[in-house]
Amino acid sequence: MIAGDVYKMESHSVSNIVQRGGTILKSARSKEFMTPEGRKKAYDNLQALEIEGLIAIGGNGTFTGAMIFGNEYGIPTVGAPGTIDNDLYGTDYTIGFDTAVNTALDAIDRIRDTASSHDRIFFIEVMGRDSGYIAIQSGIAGGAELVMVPEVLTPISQVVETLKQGWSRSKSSSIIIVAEGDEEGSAQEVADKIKVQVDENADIRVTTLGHTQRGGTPSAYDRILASRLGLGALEGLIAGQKNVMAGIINNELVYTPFEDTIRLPKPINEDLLRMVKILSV
Ligand SMILES: Nc1ncnc2c1ncn2[C@@H]1O[C@H](COP(=O)(O)OP(=O)(O)O)[C@@H](O)[C@H]1O
Ligand SMILES: O=P(O)(O)OC[C@H]1O[C@](O)(COP(=O)(O)O)[C@@H](O)[C@@H]1O
Repeated sequence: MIAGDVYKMESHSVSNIVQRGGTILKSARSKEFMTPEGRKKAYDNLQALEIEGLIAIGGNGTFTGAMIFGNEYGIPTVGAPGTIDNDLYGTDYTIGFDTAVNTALDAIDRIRDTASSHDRIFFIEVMGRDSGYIAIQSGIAGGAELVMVPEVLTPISQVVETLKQGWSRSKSSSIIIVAEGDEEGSAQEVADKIKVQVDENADIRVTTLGHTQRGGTPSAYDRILASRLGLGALEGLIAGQKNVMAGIINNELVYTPFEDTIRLPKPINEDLLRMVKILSV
């Protein structure tokens, strides 16, 4: 919008992309949109092109920007939740999350082969800037011994305790999932803190999955979710919705005001963390 890099799209413009990751639109984070001058440029371009409505795809930041822009210039915007972090109030799942979880899971499964063959402890860092959703889901599905998430403090003493309990039951390998935003630090930092507290013969390794989780062929679930939410956002806009995000809750399409999606937390299900502990015994 700021660069005026706009072209008309028809149905065929999206043919043969359903199986691709990333974005053909090349829309991305923009520092300039955070300034009134940047948003003015965007508005002027939209005016010149007679564009009367917007669909914003992204997370909390995107919807904050969209809300500010809507308040300043009155252009109606409907959001579609696109973030691998799944940390948006107003939808059970966000576009990209399921693919990211499955990518992380595939990596965890592969790492498990080394962990169990060579009796090692692996700390695996998954993405989640402020959110433990990828960690908890990939951790449960990957049979992790412990999952560390930003929403709930897991003290280092608890990690040590979990490892020691495993050894007392003759468990020779362990997998601990650390969400990027965990309070105890990165997986490397957590591993460094653990090393000095456990048996010096413990063979500890760290893997950071990084941007592997942020691309690749989308899962069937994500393709269907993106199709439903894209259509939901478009039909909402045409029907006169504005400053809301299309989401799916209990399999129903719902619209939630941007204000709520931004302000309200989407708490992690702590019962799932409890389940990890039970299942890892
Ligand atoms: N306070 C704000 N005012 C205007 N634009 C914003 C604001 N916060 C975020 N944005 C816009 O949204 C973009 C995406 O925000 P970011 O937090 O990085 O990602 P996400 O949408 O995934 O949460 C930013 O690069 C910026 O262009
Ligand atoms: O690619 P960058 O800018 O390093 O961002 C990585 C960050 O983006 C996230 O993957 C979320 O990104 P999206 O909201 O765009 O899916 C975080 O989990 C991670 O911290």
